[in-house]
Amino acid sequence: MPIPATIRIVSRDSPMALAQVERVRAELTAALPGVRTEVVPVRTTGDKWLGDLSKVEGKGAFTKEVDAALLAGEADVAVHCVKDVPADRPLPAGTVFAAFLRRDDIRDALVHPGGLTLDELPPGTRVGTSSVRRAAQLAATHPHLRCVPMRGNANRRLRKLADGEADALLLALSGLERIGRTDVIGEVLSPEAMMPPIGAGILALQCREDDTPLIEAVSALGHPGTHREATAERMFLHVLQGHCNSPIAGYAREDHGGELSLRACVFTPDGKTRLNAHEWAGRLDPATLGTSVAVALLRQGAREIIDGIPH
Ligand SMILES: NCc1[nH]cc(CCC(=O)O)c1CC(=O)O
Repeated sequence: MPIPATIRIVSRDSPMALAQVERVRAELTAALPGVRTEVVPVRTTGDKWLGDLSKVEGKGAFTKEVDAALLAGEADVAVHCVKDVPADRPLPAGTVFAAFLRRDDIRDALVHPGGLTLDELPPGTRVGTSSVRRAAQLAATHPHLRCVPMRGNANRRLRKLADGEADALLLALSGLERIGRTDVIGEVLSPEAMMPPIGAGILALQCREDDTPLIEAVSALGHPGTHREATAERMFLHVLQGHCNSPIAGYAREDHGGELSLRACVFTPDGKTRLNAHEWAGRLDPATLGTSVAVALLRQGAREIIDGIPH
C-alpha cells in the first residue's frame, strides 16, 4: 500500500489539539512535498465529561475515540499528547507510534490575573487544578494555598478563571504556547518547583501497524532525542503501574554529551511523602533506564503509596 495522496489526521477537537495538528501538517508537507493533509476532529470522553476522570475509566479518556477512528480507517495518522496516552498498558492493538516530534517546553506555568508569582499568592488563594500531581506538589511547597477542581480544555479553564471560579491556574507552558495565550502567564515554574508529568510537551504520531510505507514516511518527523526521553519516561510509568489518582512526576533529559538521565518522584496526595530517584543511563538503553528508576522508587515503597490511594 503506497502513501495516500491525502493523509487524514485525527485528533481531539480542542483548540490546543487543533493547533498541534497544524504543526503536524506543516511538518508533514515540508517532509513530504506534494502530500495533502486533511483533519478529522473527534470529541473524546475526556472532553465531554467534566467530572472526576476516575469515574469514566479515566485512562485513555483523551485518546480512546481518536484511536478508534484510526483503527476504523477513518484516518491515517493520529496525533496525541504523550502525556495523555496511558503507559500502564500497551498501545491499542494494531497501532504503533511512528514518530515523537521534537519536545516543547516541559514546565508548568502559573496563571494569575494580577501577575503574581506562586510565592506571592496570599493564603487561601484558590488554585484551579484537577491534577493530583500538581495538587500534591503544591500541598508540599505551598500548604497555605487551596486547590479547587478544574477540568476542561485550557481555553475553558481560562474562561472559568475569568468568571471567578478560581483565583489562579496551573497549566502546561507548552499548551499555553500552542493556544497563543502565554500573555496570561505570571510565572514559569522550574521542574524543581513543580515536577512535570511523564511525557510533558511531547506530541506523538500514531499509525496502523500494517501501514508500513506511511509509518516510514511519517517517521521523518521524529526527533531522536525526544524518542529516547519518551521511551525512558513511558517505561518508567509502565513498570510503576500508576492509576489516574496517583501523583507521579518525572522527566528524562539528554545532557550536552548526549547522556540520558531520568529523574522521577512519587508523592502521597497530601504531598507529605515524596520519593525521589535520579539515575544516569550509563550503558543502559532508555527503556532499561526507565525500569531502573521505577524499581528504585518501588524499593522505597512506591507500590504501597500508589495502592494506598483510592481510585
Ligand atoms: N491533560 C491535558 C493536557 N494534555 C497535554 C497538555 C499540555 C501539553 C503537553 O504536555 O503536551 C495538557 C494541558 C495541561 O496540562 O495544561
